[in-house]
Amino acid sequence: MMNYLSGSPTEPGPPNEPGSADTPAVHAAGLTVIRGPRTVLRGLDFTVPRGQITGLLGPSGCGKSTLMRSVVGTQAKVTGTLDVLGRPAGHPTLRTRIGYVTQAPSVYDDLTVRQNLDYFAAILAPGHAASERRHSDVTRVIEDVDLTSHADSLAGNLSGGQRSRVSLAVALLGTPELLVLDEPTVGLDPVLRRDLWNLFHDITAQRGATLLISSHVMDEAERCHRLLLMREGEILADDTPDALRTRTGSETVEDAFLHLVDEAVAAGRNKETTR
Ligand SMILES: Nc1ncnc2c1ncn2[C@@H]1O[C@H](COP(=O)(O)OP(=O)(O)OP(=O)(O)O)[C@@H](O)[C@H]1O
Repeated sequence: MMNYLSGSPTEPGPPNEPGSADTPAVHAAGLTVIRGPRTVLRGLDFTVPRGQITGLLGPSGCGKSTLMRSVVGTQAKVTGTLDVLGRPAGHPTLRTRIGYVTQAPSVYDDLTVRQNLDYFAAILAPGHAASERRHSDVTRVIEDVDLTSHADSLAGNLSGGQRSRVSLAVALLGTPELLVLDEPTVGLDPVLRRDLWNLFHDITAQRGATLLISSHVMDEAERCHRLLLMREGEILADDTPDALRTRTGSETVEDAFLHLVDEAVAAGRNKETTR
């Protein structure tokens, strides 16, 4: 069903393009973001390694989407250091190297699935010469997200989960080096969730792409190579699921997260009482 094998392996960047395999996909130091009256991200330091799946987990409102928007360069009032694929976040050359899927599916409801993808493929690779490649890319990504049987349905007639998968297919079109996916499995049934996670692993294993995936469902943490656990605009842990469980003596990542929250709350209380 889902098949990412047909995507070409990631090639090293052009000679003058920084950020080949030796730099991390994302490097942040003192990353701070203000939204309205609130400091939403508070001086974060973290690294997202290349060629792996990093899960960004934490409760609703902790700042996951804001962090992702900062990485893809769409967030205002960002201070500190934030380098993505060896360039400052938001650099124009990153546009074709990053795929971003927001929580709100960005598809045209009055076009079919295939027409949506044809449209975005034409923006990425315009011109008659690229038409054959566009056609095979569109067919591949529709298959990747398991929408072949709905390829000729209007996007407006699809379910929420199906529309999300059209958005994901759009992001897969350009075979990006970094894929930033904001809660891609929300509202999907268990079978589709499993299939999508298998697809994510195929993308990293076969193309060496880096995935940064947010979720507030802790069981998805177990499927990631690394985790950034967030709470109230801060990073509680940046580690592998195994190391987190071992360090906290927990059976599951969810228990590890709760342990770290308790620790953070206790540390905050101690700070208050020693003032
Ligand atoms: N446009 C905005 N103006 C002011 N504050 C905002 C704005 N958008 C979000 N926030 C605040 O920033 C904080 C982080 O929001 P963000 O969307 O990054 O969280 P999240 O972890 O992605 O949440 P969810 O899992 O619910 O999507 C929240 O407290 C939210 O209220």
